[in-house]
Amino acid sequence: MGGGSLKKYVQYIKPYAAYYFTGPLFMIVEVVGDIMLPWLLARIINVGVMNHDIGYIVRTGIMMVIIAVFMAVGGVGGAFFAARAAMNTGTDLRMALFEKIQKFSFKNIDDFSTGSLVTRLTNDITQIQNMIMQTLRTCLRSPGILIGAVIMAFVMSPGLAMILIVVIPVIVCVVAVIMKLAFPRFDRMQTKLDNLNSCIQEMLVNIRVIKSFVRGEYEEAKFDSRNEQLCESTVRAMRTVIVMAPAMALIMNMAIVAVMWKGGNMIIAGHMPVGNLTAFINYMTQILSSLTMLSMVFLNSTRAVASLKRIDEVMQADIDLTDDAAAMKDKKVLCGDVEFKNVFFRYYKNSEEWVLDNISFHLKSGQKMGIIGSTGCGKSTLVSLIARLYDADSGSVLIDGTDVREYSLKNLRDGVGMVLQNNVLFSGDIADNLRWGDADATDEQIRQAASAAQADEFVNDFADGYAAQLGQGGCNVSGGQKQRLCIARALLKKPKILILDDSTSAVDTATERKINAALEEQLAGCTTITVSQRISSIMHADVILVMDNGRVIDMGTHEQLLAGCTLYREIYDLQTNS
Ligand SMILES: Nc1ncnc2c1ncn2[C@@H]1O[C@H](COP(=O)(O)OP(=O)(O)OP(=O)(O)O)[C@@H](O)[C@H]1O
Repeated sequence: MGGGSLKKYVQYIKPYAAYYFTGPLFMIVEVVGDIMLPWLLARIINVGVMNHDIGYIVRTGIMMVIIAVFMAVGGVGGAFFAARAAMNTGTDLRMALFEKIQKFSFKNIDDFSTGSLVTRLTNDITQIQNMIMQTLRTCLRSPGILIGAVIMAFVMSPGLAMILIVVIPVIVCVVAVIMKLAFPRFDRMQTKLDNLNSCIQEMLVNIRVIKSFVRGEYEEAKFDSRNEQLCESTVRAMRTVIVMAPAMALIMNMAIVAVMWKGGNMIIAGHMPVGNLTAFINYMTQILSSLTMLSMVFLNSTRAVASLKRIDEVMQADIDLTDDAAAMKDKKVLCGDVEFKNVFFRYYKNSEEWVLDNISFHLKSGQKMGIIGSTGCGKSTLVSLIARLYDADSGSVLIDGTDVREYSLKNLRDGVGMVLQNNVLFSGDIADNLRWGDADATDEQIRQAASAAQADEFVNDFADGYAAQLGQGGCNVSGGQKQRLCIARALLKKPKILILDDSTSAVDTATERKINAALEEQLAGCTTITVSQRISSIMHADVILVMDNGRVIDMGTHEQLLAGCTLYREIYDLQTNS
């Protein structure tokens, strides 16, 4: 990550600049105290003890207690403001990341995988928050103590301080080597965490399928392997970190031994008072702890930089489906006229086969169209292009004569109601779920829409009716009930174009007929596109598209197709046993 790309993250710091300044300022109190205490101790020994001056010892002792109290206040204040700065910046950054992901196209989401996005939104942001907090607490304190202690060490004894000139560069080199080793290891650790999160997510979302196929053991083995991989990579990363503290302690302890030996000789020779050696050793310990703290900050920043890099990847991702270039952002879908002109589409841009191969048709406002064809022939893909869930690779999709790319995504999708094959509901009550279609819908409107979708009856069977709580993904209603609630939700939107993609597959034929009759009544003037494997679901449409292998092989009314389209005739014969 270059400096340029880091610059844009300053905006998440700016609103909390006061916390960023106040936190380290409080820590200065601690620095001053840390530097003063060993000096005062030296004074107690050199003046108070040597001269048997109890009064001096008590006065200096009281001063040391007062300094310690100030230090405690400074420490608490510093920690408080550092925490505020870190938490607020992290929260804003997480929000910005979430907003960016909300704008992602399906392809963008597929590129990152949901598990990885979850890790980036949670663990990676936490790493950055920890780094900010630690940095603010130590950015003035550790260098302050380091500089102050080195100066005081020279004041106490320039001769002994020469040992520091050798020791400090050695420590800096050790830290640099450890950091260089640690960075790629932390990067790999986060990737392993991604893999584990993806596995957990897939397993929890599909727990019912796993149980019904008795795949528990397989999933357990998969989880175990990824968990082990994460453990291994964490241990590898931590191994580099844990050598840091002992290595530093070893170097500094050797230095202290050298100081004791040289200092002892100096005291015996009468070149230095005893108190100065005590203070010098205190300052050496401070130098050790500030260097350890600084190196831990550097190490954690290595981890946070790896996380920031991963967050930046999401922030920088090109969203391949936007309405930035839309020329008619204010235009709304008013009539519901749908036209496909020589549309070609494929999911993988390097694949040779088209998923949609030269599709052309014109559906006038208010007409009903049915789409039928073998599984995987491209029916769902075709309808997803109408609401711009994907963009055509060539050719154009027109609504009311205007290319869908010229509408704002909001206006376009407001005009198109979709009941997808795998539509889901959300946790919350039934009424709230239906209000996704129209946030201002009255209870009566909700009931009417549910009634048209043949959902009113079973909703009223729940003890709480429309206030009944749905589980995550609508897990506590049956497949057919879920489909009917999804249709009601789409109806409340009062769309100009309604797409029903196999949305009554789990509903019995008699109920489906009632739904169709109610839709006829409620959606007069609305263009309807019904995708289905069942001829009975689409036979009354004004026009039926027969698809095979990404192409429209025939088009016409039920009677025309029965007479002229072999594939349609075959499906009809199979389904009616005639
Ligand atoms: N998100 C995706 N990424 C890659 N390929 C996809 C994706 N969705 C569908 N496909 C592929 O595109 C082709 C058309 O799929 P589509 O879902 O449009 O078929 P369909 O006719 O609606 O099938 P069905 O009747 O089974 O629902 C299939 O070969 C499918 O594997």
